[in-house]
Amino acid sequence: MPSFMLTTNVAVADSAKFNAKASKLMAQITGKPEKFVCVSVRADTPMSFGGSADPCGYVVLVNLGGFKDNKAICGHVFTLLERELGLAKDRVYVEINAPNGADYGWNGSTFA
Ligand SMILES: O=C1C=C2C[C@@H](C(=O)O)NC2=CC1=O
Repeated sequence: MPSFMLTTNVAVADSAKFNAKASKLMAQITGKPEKFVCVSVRADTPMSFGGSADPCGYVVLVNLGGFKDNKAICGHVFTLLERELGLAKDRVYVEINAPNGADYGWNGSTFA
């Protein structure tokens, strides 16, 4: 269940292309098959950051078992958001979550 959830106040011109890139990145950074990856994007959402409605975003990354190198993973995510959506690195928060299997549901049950 590697998951990438972005909320942003900018429009995503080609959401299929962006979602594909985010999905591949999640598979790469977790080492899990892309078939497990879930990507969701809420674009054009009224948001502010630092009291300003300039372009900004909030990303939640989730992976059962956690992530190996949070700093490196944040680097990849910030680069993706800057390149694809023009979001400045200082206008985005990235929240990293590593739930226990018992706290995460899939396929009619939980992972543990
Ligand atoms: O993220 C994960 C997703 C799955 C799916 C399931 C399976 O075996 O099909 N097991 C998983 C473990 C994961 O860590």
